[in-house]
Amino acid sequence: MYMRYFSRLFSAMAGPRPVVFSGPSGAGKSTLLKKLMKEYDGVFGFSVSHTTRNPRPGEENGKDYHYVTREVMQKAIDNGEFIESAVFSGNMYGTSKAAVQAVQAKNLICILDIDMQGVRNIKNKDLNPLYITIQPPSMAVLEKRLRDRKTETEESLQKRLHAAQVEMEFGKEPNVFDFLIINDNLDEAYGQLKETLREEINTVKKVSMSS
Ligand SMILES: Nc1nc2c(ncn2[C@@H]2O[C@H](COP(=O)(O)OP(=O)(O)O)[C@@H](O)[C@H]2O)c(=O)[nH]1
Ligand SMILES: Nc1ncnc2c1ncn2[C@@H]1O[C@H](COP(=O)(O)OP(=O)(O)O)[C@@H](O)[C@H]1O
Repeated sequence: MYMRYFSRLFSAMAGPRPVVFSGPSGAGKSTLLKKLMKEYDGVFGFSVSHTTRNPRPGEENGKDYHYVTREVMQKAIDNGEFIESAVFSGNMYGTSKAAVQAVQAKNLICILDIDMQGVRNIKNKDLNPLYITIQPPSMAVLEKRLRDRKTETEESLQKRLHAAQVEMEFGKEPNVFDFLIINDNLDEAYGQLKETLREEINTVKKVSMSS
C-alpha cells in the first residue's frame, strides 16, 4: 500500500509517465510516432537512442539517432551511461540516461522506440513506462512494407524478418504490454494510439496550461 503510494508519488515528481513502443521492425512504429509528435507538439519528446548502424537517407544525427562507432558506444556503456542496450540485426542500440533525462527535464511524455531486449531490460528499471506493442496484420504484409521501404539489403531484410517472428510472439506474451495495436489501416491504428494515450496527453496539456 505505502510502496504503491510512494512509487506513484515518485513517478509524479519525475514528470509524465514515459511510453515504450515496441514491435517488429517494419510494423510502423516510426510512422505512428512521427504522426503523434507532429500533432501533439509540446506534449511528447523522443528519447534519441544511440546506434552503430548507418544513417538512412533523410535521417538526422541527434534527431533520429545518435550515430556512433562501436568503440564509442561500448565505452559509454562501460561508463554506465546507458539505461539499456542491445544488439539488433548485428548493430548496437541503446537508450542513454541523458536521452531520457533531456525529455523529462522539459516535462514531456518521453517516447522510447526499443526492441524486445530493451523492453525486458527496462522492466527491471524504475522508469515505470506504459508499454505499447505495434504489430503488423501479418508476416506477409510486414515483408512487403519492409521491401517497399527500400532501406535494407537482402541480408539485413532477412535478419529483420527473422527477428520479427520472435517479436510477434513476444507481443502476445501475457503481462508484458499494456496495449497492443495492429497497424493494418494507418488512420485506424493512429486513432487507436491517440485513444490509448488520451489520458496522458490531457494530463500534460492541463499542466502546461496552468503553468
Ligand atoms: N533495445 C533497444 N532497441 C532499440 C533502440 N533504438 C532502436 N531500437 C530498436 O532497434 C530495432 C531496429 O531499429 P532501426 O534500425 O531503426 O530499424 P527499423 O525498426 O526497421 O526502422 C527496432 O526494433 C527498434 O525498436 C534502443 O535504444 N534500445
Ligand atoms: N498502415 C500502413 N499501411 C501501409 N504502409 C505502412 C503503414 N504503416 C507504415 N507503413 C510503411 O511501412 C514501412 C515501415 O514502417 P516504419 O514506420 O518504418 O516501421 P518501424 O519503425 O516499425 O520499423 C514504412 O515505409 C511506412 O511508410
